[in-house]
Amino acid sequence: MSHTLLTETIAFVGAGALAESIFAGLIEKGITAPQQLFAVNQSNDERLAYVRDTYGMRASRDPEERDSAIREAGIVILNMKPKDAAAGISDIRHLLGPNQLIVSVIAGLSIGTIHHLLGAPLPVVRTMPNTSSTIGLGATGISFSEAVTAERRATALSLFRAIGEVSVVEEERLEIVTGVSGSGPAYIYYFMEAMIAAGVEGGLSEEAARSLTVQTVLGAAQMVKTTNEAPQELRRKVTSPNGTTEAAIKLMESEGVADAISRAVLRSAERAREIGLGLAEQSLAHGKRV
Ligand SMILES: NC(=O)C1=CN([C@@H]2O[C@H](COP(=O)(O)OP(=O)(O)OC[C@H]3O[C@@H](n4cnc5c(N)ncnc54)[C@H](O)[C@@H]3O)[C@@H](O)[C@H]2O)C=CC1
Ligand SMILES: O=C(O)[C@@H]1CCC=N1
Repeated sequence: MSHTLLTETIAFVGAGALAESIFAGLIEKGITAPQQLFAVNQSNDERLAYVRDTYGMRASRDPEERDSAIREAGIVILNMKPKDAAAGISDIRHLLGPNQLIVSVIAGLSIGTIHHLLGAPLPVVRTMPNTSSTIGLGATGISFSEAVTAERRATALSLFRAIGEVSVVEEERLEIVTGVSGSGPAYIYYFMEAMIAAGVEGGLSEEAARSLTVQTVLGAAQMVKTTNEAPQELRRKVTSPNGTTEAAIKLMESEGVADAISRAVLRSAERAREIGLGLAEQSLAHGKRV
């Protein structure tokens, strides 16, 4: 699939795991030249050296360089942990203006709280991506503040579409997006860890257990996508009456696995809301009311 090339510069405020998933994906897809990208973090210079050496991006904590990179960026992506968001946004708000697109990936942080911290209702794109963006297979939920024009919405969509699939949702749905796809890769890894461990317990080599598990997860996801059949229907085709799969699924049902997965997704969403409320309270100590 061809993608729109982004011509503007992007400043990443926070250069951790999720930021890397995004900039690695953008560079890998050729959407931006590495020199269009700038990253800053809180204290880890080694990490910034890694970012420069690995991706050829600009990355620096030098205050002058940071300030001019953020001020001149067309898009500023906020990638701090929630606990660092209030201080981090207050710290850079004097560098931001209405012609920039401010993108947040921070779990729970509402557009209202961002506006409060900025002291002005600037154009804000609130997103919930996931780490699979690294290989262009991310899943991102996205919503926009009122000030984001149709043209800037298109810019934000092409940025995240370059690194995966995007669902535009109402802002209050971003918490459940967090529960499903933001945290989601970790649930699948957890499931895979357990499958590999069971394979090894049953006598397979680690390598064989890993390779069989990986291909099974990849194949199953691709089957749902390619055939467009409901997961229940695909599951039915694997499940012979009184056979092995039925025995396994019955055990999962009696252990309440589906219910636990559902509760886990909802718990993640609830945790995102808790984080958001904490941030809204914290923001009262920072920023001006808008
Ligand atoms: N890791 C994931 O799978 C996902 C994470 N998120 C969100 O992404 C955000 C970042 O998460 P991770 O990348 O996992 O965290 P991380 O801990 O790997 O990275 C956070 C980065 O923010 C930097 N930072 C902190 N305060 C700063 C400040 N004042 N100025 C500049 N940089 C500052 C840190 O130095 C670090 O580089 C979180 O808010 C999280 O909710 C969203 C979706 C998925
Ligand atoms: O665990 C977290 O809080 C972040 C948000 C979604 C994925 N990781």
